[in-house]
Amino acid sequence: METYCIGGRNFTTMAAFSTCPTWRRPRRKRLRRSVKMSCGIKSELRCVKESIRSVAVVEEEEFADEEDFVKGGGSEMVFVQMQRNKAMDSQSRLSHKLPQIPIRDGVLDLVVIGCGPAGLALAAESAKLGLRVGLIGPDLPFTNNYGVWEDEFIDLGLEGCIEHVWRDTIVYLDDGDPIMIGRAYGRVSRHLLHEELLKRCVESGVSYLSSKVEKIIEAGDGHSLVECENNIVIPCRLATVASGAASGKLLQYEVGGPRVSVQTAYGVEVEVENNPYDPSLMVFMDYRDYTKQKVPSMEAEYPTFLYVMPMSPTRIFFEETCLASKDAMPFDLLKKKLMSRLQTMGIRVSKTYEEEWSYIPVGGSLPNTEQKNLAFGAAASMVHPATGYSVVRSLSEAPNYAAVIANILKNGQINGIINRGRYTENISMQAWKTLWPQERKRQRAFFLFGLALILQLDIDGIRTFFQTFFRLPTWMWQGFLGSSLSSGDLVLFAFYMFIIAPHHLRMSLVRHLLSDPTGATMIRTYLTV
Ligand SMILES: CC(C)=CCC/C(C)=C/C=C/C(C)=C/C=C/C(C)=C/C=C/C=C(C)/C=C/C=C(C)/C=C/C=C(\C)CCC=C(C)C
Repeated sequence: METYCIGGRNFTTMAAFSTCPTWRRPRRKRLRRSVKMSCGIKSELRCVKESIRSVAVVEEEEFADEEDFVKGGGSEMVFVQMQRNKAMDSQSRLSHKLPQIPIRDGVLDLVVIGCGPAGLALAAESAKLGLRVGLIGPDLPFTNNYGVWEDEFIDLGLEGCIEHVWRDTIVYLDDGDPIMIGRAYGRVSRHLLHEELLKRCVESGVSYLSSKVEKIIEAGDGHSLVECENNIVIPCRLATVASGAASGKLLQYEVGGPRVSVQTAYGVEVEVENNPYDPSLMVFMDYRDYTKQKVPSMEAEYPTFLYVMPMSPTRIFFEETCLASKDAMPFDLLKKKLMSRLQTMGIRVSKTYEEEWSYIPVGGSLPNTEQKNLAFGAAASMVHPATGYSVVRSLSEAPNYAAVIANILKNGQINGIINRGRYTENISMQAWKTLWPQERKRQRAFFLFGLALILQLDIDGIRTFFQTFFRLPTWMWQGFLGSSLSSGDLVLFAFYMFIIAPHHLRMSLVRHLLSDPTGATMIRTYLTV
């Protein structure tokens, strides 16, 4: 069976399509309509629309909402990923392993909306602390093969979910010597990760409802009512939205934040002849010029790199990736670029195993931290703006976030404040502050400033930029990618980069700081206590 998926790289799959001919027409039509609804971001979605034409078949209705697919609330987030030929059979159904949320049987402590890694991890950690937790979302398999630094996954106790490890990682920027990163990289098995997180949910007693959430409303008694399709209403003391970046309908985002940019990628796992890459090395970025033509073309507008995971000497996963662009790079262009790159390199594809298209919003606004409903994962803007990575951050922050939620609920703050009739404080504030303390906001302001800088660079600028970036002390660039540098460290990082950068990059850094609005925002955020 062929399966296509559209959903979030950052943990929430929103729709699945299979080769059941009966559903072909209606769903396809609905998809097209949903794309049309995003009038404000039409051009960004042209490429998605094109790809949707190639989606042959549809099985179920799984979108939280059609509009969610194309546009998410205040931050205008769009989140699409499509997969082809991916085997999903080895993943358990949530509904087969988890007990159903008891309907009309009291109030749950916490409802987690979204069944990607972030949602499952948070639900399991919260239930482990004794909360009555319900998980709601479509019962779909994970579709992404996440790439992670091995040490980060070992720290999470999830090394058993890594299916392939490369002892070292390499970066090619130009025809000069490549940069050896000196860090092992792993490919996470989507199946093993799904099974592990599901097992944690089973062991901690999470209950589950396979449904889509329409809205969350406040009941007068301080509880929230999670309204699902078919008029099912689940009362809870707190609701957390973890359904990916397109969760805008269920959440409010800060108004006037930075515009969302996009990371796009087209990937294939293939059997090849003439593989030039060393199978013991993971290629994090290959920015080498494969055409050597200086003819202006549309491709030149989008500096892209090749991300390569050699699974064996002949079975390789190639992904042509546009790190960030203001408008999405059309998927057909990405595909064309990948195919022509492989051809120029003399790589002959003899068999295609899997194909994926990914569209990841980066940057954008933070959630409004005054709201009672909480968020987690991509819905809470936890995607690293300058890299598009987020799975490690979500998985590592889940235990602490769960502990704060448990504290709020166990201290009875919600009911306490409301019962005494003085609803003066946002009871979720403590949880929001855990996720987005001022220190994190400063770091994010720096990343957004970095993202804006990358967006301005052409291919030569990008090469010089990363040449400098990877010459920083290891703890600095690793910390930058892993979001573990404090805001103070980031200032040091910026100065260090400035010192080792060639003259013209130094000038651009200073110019960017003085003239780009993200520079002023960053300085303001740094000065806010
Ligand atoms: C899985 C799926 C679904 C998909 C996939 C896709 C892909 C493949 C992806 C990939 C990705 C990647 C590889 C990424 C990477 C990234 C990176 C490396 C990044 C980095 C970045 C960096 C940055 C941003 C940096 C920044 C810097 C800065 C900002 C600096 C500054 C400085 C200054 C301002 C100076 C000043 C001084 C005076 C004034 C004296």
